[in-house]
This record gives sequence, structure tokens and C-alpha cells, in this order.
Amino acid sequence: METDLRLESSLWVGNKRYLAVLTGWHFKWTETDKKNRDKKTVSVPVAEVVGVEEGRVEILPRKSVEDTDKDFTVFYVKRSSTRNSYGLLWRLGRTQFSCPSRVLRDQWTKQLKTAVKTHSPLRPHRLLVFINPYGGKKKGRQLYHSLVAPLFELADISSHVIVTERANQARDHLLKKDLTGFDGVVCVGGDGMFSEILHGVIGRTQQEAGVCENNPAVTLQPCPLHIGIIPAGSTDCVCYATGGVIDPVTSALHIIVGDSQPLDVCSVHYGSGLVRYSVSLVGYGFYGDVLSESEKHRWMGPVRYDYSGTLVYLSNRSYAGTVHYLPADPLLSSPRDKTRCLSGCGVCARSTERLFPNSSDSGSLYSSYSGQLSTESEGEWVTVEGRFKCVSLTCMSSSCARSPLGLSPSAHLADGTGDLILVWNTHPLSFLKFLHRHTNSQDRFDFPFVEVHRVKAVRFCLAGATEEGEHEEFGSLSAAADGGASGCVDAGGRNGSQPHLEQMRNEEKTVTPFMCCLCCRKAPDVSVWNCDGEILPFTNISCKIHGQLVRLYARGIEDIASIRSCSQETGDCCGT
Ligand SMILES: CCCCCCCCCCCCC/C=C/[C@@H](O)[C@H](CO)NC(=O)CCCCCCCCCCCCCCC
Ligand SMILES: Nc1ncnc2c1ncn2[C@@H]1O[C@H](COP(=O)(O)OP(=O)(O)OP(=O)(O)O)[C@@H](O)[C@H]1O
Ligand SMILES: [Ca+2]
Repeated sequence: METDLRLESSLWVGNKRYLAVLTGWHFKWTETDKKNRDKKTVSVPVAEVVGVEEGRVEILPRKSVEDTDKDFTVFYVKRSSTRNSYGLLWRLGRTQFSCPSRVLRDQWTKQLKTAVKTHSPLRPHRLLVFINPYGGKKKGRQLYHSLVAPLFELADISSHVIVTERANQARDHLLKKDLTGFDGVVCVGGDGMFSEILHGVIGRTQQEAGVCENNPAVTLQPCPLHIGIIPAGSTDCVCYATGGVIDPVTSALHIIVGDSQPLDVCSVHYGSGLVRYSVSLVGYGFYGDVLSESEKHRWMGPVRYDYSGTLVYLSNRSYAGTVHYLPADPLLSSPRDKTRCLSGCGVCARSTERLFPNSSDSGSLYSSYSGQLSTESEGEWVTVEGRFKCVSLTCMSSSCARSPLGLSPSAHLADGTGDLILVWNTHPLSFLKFLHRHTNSQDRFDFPFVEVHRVKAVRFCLAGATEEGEHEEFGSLSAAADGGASGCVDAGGRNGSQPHLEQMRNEEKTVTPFMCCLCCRKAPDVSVWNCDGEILPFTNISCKIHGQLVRLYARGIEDIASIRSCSQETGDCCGT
């Protein structure tokens, strides 16, 4: 197949002659002018070709086609580094080629199109797009129509666009409506909107597989629909942490080329019910209080978090509780090993082999789903009791513009673990130093009052509350297993009617005082949980990490150094 696709000929770009070669994986063109000693080769991976059009075509600022019969235009991914973030910006590169004959032109366009089809099997053809018109700075709709839709059209992707009219509309649509023919779901919005899509996609997959989401011991069915994120929110943590930049064009190009990034998901349970899923932060204490305070100031937009953060910091609170955690295998990785999860991460790749042992390629990745109950041996739970400024569990680094390395810089996107960060009560200035280190690259865990553990599961219990309830209902994760869908009740976060959770919520209210307002003299004894930007109505929760439960149209953070060495080899790897 490789040799079938090979094509080589002279082509013109402007008034310069090039030798163009299409090999199995790359399309390259090199200037053939002999006087030019610095011959530059532009090499574009076939998998990063966005579109091939006959004639001289432009798509921006608007589409124009000069239908000449010896020309063709290639659109492809071009990279540039950014000042404020860690990943690379992707832009649309475009080169117009002229051939000596129409026959050769047709040969080039045909071969290039075939090569693209062969080398990117996960490219979407049909997408379901949800736009939250009220996310972030309320520019979602405009961003989509001006920057993203023209790229999808160029790449021959058809999309069904729904501009939401209410919260949870996207989730409900994914849970109930016919999704036949869609390759993926695109979320135009922030982390809250992503969370809706996440709940819809996971819930729908479990429904169809007959898996009960309430039982934390059950192995959930990985989701076949990919999720794309066009960032248009306030924090956009999921987009930032999975690509290193917040940029709608970069995100659209990752969707078009069919990138596939697996992502760990944490399920949060109360009693015998699922409460929510999280991919970023499940946080009690400081981050819970900041979120709770910020909800009162939504009108401020993204600044609400800084304002509320300052108020909450000044109120200097700490909370008593007991944390139980199940450590992950320390031989595989550590949250303090100073590594970073980058595109092509080896730790995550080895986890894929462990989680899906029988699959040899991404096409059959989910075929090895092994049943409903976790068979992995559980290990020993560890218990820590005390007074904390905050307790945070994150499945990934949770980096964002505010904190470019995130809550846990060495966390992995897809290793089946989360990082548990315990910040003990300390002097306010020490806590400020800890917070400040989130804004730079200093080690935020290098304080005597901070602990970080790589974990598979966590349980939290308020001080004074016995764990009896939970012990009866959970015991160990595997003891709670009931074998699957039997007796399954509606999972939390799925739809309005969850009688089991409603009853438990009322029970908890009797022991959970309301958050005190900031002017009260007496600080509250109990905080709230922040679950990816949503306040949870329960305190004594139990969390379990599900390795690689969903897939995003992303490829992790690209290592700038390796891209540079690639440019040196070929003159200019990515542009004309
Ligand atoms: C001295 C400067 C200190 C700056 C400290 C910055 C720490 C930033 C850590 C960011 C962690 C983000 C985790 C991601 C969570 C998302 O799943 C979730 C949904 O979008 N976002 C939030 O809950 C939104 C959470 C937003 C949290 C913002 C906290 C801002 C704290 C500001 C403290 C100022 C103290 C000033 C004292 C005079
Ligand atoms: N049409 C709508 N009207 C009201 N709320 C909506 C609508 N569509 C979606 N939502 C809800 O709005 C919430 C916030 O949206 P989104 O996450 O897009 O923006 P954000 O809160 O500004 O950003 P971030 O979550 O990154 O901080 C989501 O939880 C979503 O459920
Ligand atoms: Ca992880």
C-alpha cells in the first residue's frame, strides 16, 4: 500500500520550481533551484493534511475558488509556539501548487486524498456540536461560526449544530436522542459544558451496555464517541490540560485530523449512588469555598474566581476530616517524579496495554472490555485524619491559564490514577506561598504541610461522623459489587429524578450546615466539594478513578523540543 501511494514530480509554487514527493506518511516539497544552497524541504505528515482542493483556493477571510485546471491547493497543520502557554498553536497552512498538465494535477489530488484517508482512520465525517451561548465571555456562537465551521467545511465534515437554550440540554440530548451516524460530539463552551457532554456520553454508553453506574466497583464501558472541545468558557481547564493552549482554531484542527487522547475519569459516589463524574478537580475546603463564593458573582465573568479566591483566602478557614485512600502502584510513576505527561506519553501508553491487554491498535481499543467487575487486586487502604486547608483529587494536571503547570504538574491524563493533594492547616502566609507556587514552576509540594499521593480511589469522612454508613454500603470497592446492572437505579447527574440521591441529600442536610456568609464571625465547620466547577450536595463521598474511560479529539501537550529537532532535519517542518 505504501508504494501504491508514492508519487513524485516537479511542481511550481509561485515562480519557484519544487520537487514534490508523496511517500507513505509524508508529503514533501523541496526547492530545486541549484543556486540556492539552503534547499528547504517542507514536510507535512499526511495525517496532518486538512484538505486538498482543485484550483487556487482560499478559505479566509472567505472562501474563494479560482478554478484553473492545472492547479491544486493543499491545506495542512502549521505549528507555532505561544508566549503564555506550554503547548503549540496550530494554524491552517496553505500552499497552491501548479502542475505541467491537468492529468498530473488530477493524479496529485487523487493520491493525496487517498493517502489522507488511509493514514487517519479516526477522522470524523459527522459531528454533533453543542454551543453554550452563555459560557465564558459569551462568544461561543460567534467563535464557532467564524473560526471553526469554515475549517470543518474544508475538511468535508458535516455537523449538526445545537445552540443550547438551557443547562443540561446537551446532556439530556446525548442520553435520550438518536446518535446514529455521529463520530463525535463537539462542545463549544467551558468546563461546565464539557462536564455535561461527559455525563451524557458516559451515561449513554453505560445504558446501552446495561452497566450500572452507581456501583463504584463496576468496570465502566469505555465510550466510543470522541469528544472535541472548542474552548469558550472561563477556566477551560480540560482543554488547556489536554493540549496546552486555549485556542479554538487549534482545537478545531485536532478534531479534523482525528486525534485521539484517552482520559481518566473519576466517579464520585454517595452511599450507593453515583453523584457525578470528574476529570479535573474534586476539591474540598479552599477550592470548594472559592466555587461556592464565586457562584454569587457569576455576573463578573471569569474574574469571579480571583475575587472569590481572595475573599476565601482572607477568611482563613480549615476543616477537620478523615481521608482514606487506595495508593496506586509506586513502581509505575510518582506525583513527585518531575516528569510531565506529554504527547505520546510512555506511562499512559503502558496503562493502555494494562487496561486493554488484547487490543493492538486504536481501532480495536475497546474490544477487550473485560466485563463488569474490577478484577485488579485492590491493595491496602491508608487513613489520614486531621484538619485541612484543602483536600484535592485530580485525574490530570488540571493546568489552566491561571496555573500553567496545574494542581499536579506530573499527573498523567490516561494512567488510570489520580493525585490526592492534602494541604494541612497552616499559617495563612505559608498557604499563600503554596498557592503562589501554582502560578510558576516552583515545587508546590515541597512544604511540610503538603502531601501528595498517587491513588486509585479516595473516601472522605467528616470529623466526628462515623464511617459506618459508608462501610455498610461500600465496604471495600469490590465487596460492594453486585454484578452489574441488576437493581440499577438512575445515576446521579443523569436526569432530574434520582429518588435515592434526593433522600440521601435530605439526610445529609441535617448534618451539613449551610456555608456561612463571609461576614459571620464564626467560620463554618463544613466546606463543600467542588467537582469540576459544580458544588456537590454531599460531604462524605467516595471516589474511584476509571482509566481511559473517554477519548478526546486531542493529542496531549506537544513537546516543543522534539518539534524543533524535527524542523532542523527538514528545513522547515511545518510551514511554507
Ligand atoms: C497569590 C496568587 C495565588 C494564585 C493561586 C492560583 C491557584 C490556581 C489553581 C487553579 C486550579 C484550577 C483547577 C481547575 C478546576 C476546574 O475543574 C474548575 C472548573 O472550571 N474550576 C474551578 O473550580 C475554578 C477554581 C478557580 C480557583 C481560583 C483560585 C484563585 C485563588 C486566588 C487567591 C488569591 C489570594 C490573594 C491573597 C491576597
Ligand atoms: N443555554 C444555556 N443557558 C444557561 N446555562 C447553560 C446553557 N447551556 C449550558 N449551560 C450551563 O452553563 C454552565 C457554564 O457553562 P460553561 O462551562 O460553558 O462556561 P463557564 O462556566 O463560563 O466556564 P468554565 O466552566 O470553564 O469555568 C454549564 O454548567 C452548562 O450546563
Ligand atoms: Ca490520571
